[in-house]
Amino acid sequence: MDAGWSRRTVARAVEGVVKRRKHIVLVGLDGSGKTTVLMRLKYGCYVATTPTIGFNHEKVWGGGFRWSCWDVGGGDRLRGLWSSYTRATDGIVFVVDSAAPQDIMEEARVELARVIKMSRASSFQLNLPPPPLLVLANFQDQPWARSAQNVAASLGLCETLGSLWAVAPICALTGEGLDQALAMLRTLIDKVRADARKRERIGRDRWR
Ligand SMILES: Nc1nc2c(ncn2[C@@H]2O[C@H](COP(=O)(O)OP(=O)(O)OP(=O)(O)O)[C@@H](O)[C@H]2O)c(=O)[nH]1
Ligand SMILES: [Mg+2]
Repeated sequence: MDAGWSRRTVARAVEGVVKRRKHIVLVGLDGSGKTTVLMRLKYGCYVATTPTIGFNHEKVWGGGFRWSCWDVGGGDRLRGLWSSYTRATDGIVFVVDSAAPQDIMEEARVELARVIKMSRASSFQLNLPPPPLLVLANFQDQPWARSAQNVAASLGLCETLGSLWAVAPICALTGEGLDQALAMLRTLIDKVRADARKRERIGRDRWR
């Protein structure tokens, strides 16, 4: 086989893998702005929403990358469905109303802890690394909105979570911060993959 051709083929295959559309899931309490985020990514403008009964799915661009994006309703009767969407996903996006009262933040903290626990359990079963978590601290247009650091503290996020995570301040009404947030998520997804490959290599070398 011609060495030049084979290098080109390999390069194309690698490019295809790198450019592959990543699968992400938007979860979070009802009214936190998940569908508004999805619509803004899809249409580049504000679209009025109604509460999601079930889910929405769109292929979108954001932060310079392609995404296959699932938005699952956050009403309390729908939260049981979240785990079927977060199973084997590339990234979990938890959307929060940063301007919500403390009791709603506490409810979000409990639901997020459940999402992380279920996701870690299914990743373990599937022998996959746990997907990274991006928290979108939405409603930043509200004067009393919590900062990203404050949202992280309210949700109990800490270094020992066991999954890579980040919090990004956004406003889904205007789209401010969304591109930076998705670029950040892509960095986390790539890091999870790179770490997993490194662990695999170390494991293989140990058995040689
Ligand atoms: N002021 C403000 N309003 C927002 C923002 N994001 C969303 N909203 C509004 O919040 C309301 C709820 O938004 P949705 O996107 O429907 O919320 P959701 O998370 O999809 O809710 P469910 O489908 O019930 O889970 C809508 O009236 C949005 O216009 C924001 O950043 N700022
Ligand atoms: Mg919705």
